[in-house]
Amino acid sequence: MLKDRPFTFINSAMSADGKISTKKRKQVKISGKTDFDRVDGLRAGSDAVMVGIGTVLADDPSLTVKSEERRRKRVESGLDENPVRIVVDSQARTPLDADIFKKGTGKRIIVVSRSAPADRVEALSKKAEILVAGECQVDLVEMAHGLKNREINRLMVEGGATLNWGMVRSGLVDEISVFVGNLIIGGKDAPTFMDGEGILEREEAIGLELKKFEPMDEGIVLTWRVK
Ligand SMILES: NC(=O)C1=CN([C@@H]2O[C@H](COP(=O)(O)OP(=O)(O)OC[C@H]3O[C@@H](n4cnc5c(N)ncnc54)[C@H](O)[C@@H]3O)[C@@H](O)[C@H]2O)C=CC1
Ligand SMILES: Nc1nc(O)c(N)c(N[C@@H]2O[C@H](COP(=O)(O)O)[C@@H](O)[C@H]2O)n1
Repeated sequence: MLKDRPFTFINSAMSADGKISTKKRKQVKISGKTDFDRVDGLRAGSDAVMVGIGTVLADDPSLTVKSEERRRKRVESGLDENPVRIVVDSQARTPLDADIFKKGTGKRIIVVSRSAPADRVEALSKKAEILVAGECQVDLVEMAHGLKNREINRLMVEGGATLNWGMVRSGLVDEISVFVGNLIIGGKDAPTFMDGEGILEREEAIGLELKKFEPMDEGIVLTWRVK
């Protein structure tokens, strides 16, 4: 249930076999042109876009809005060109030269735990706001309250596999959209849409309600409401 936290949705792109990158965690182009544009629209319509540190270290995404027209419209509405860019990073490992710092304008937030090395937190605090939540690992519920207090009302989560799971398992996700592409990646060690601990029994599964299916490029976008 939506309480003192942002409306939160996950968007991802996966292969037909549910993988989101290769077994070496190498980024794979799964979406086609139309889907990348859809994703850009979702970013532009969000207050913040969030990824896990695993995604920053693997892909070094900028998480910027790519369309000049959409950036202009945001500015005309009194917003920054880009949504707030957030990294969930328990031990403050985000590189100081990461693309989220180098590219685009707008606010950044690094979410760390109380056990993050003080020197790393100090260095990152010169580039981003630091939000502290949790002891050894970021407490996602505490984080969500902290984001709501910062007027983040609509949060887009862009992976990766571990953060996606953590967010849904913590009951923090309202909607999921996933582009399923026309390829098979394979490999038991390749990240899937949701990794993390998983469940042992059917009763523990997270229930979904299918809201929309939309053929796109050479694949399909599925949109689910999290029950
Ligand atoms: N195809 C797609 O749409 C996307 C694919 N990816 C792929 O996903 C892979 C990265 O995924 P992962 O390695 O799983 O990393 P991740 O991006 O999910 O980050 C996971 C890390 O976040 C940190 N974290 C802190 N507190 C946490 C909490 N409470 N719950 C969960 N995580 C917490 C931990 O250090 C954890 O290892 C890369 O290979 C990347 O290419 C990433 C984004 C989108
Ligand atoms: N939506 C989507 N489709 C794909 O095919 C992808 N490979 C990804 N990957 C993720 O997109 C992010 C890149 O962002 P920037 O272009 O650098 O702003 C990053 O998180 C990738 O893992 N996404």
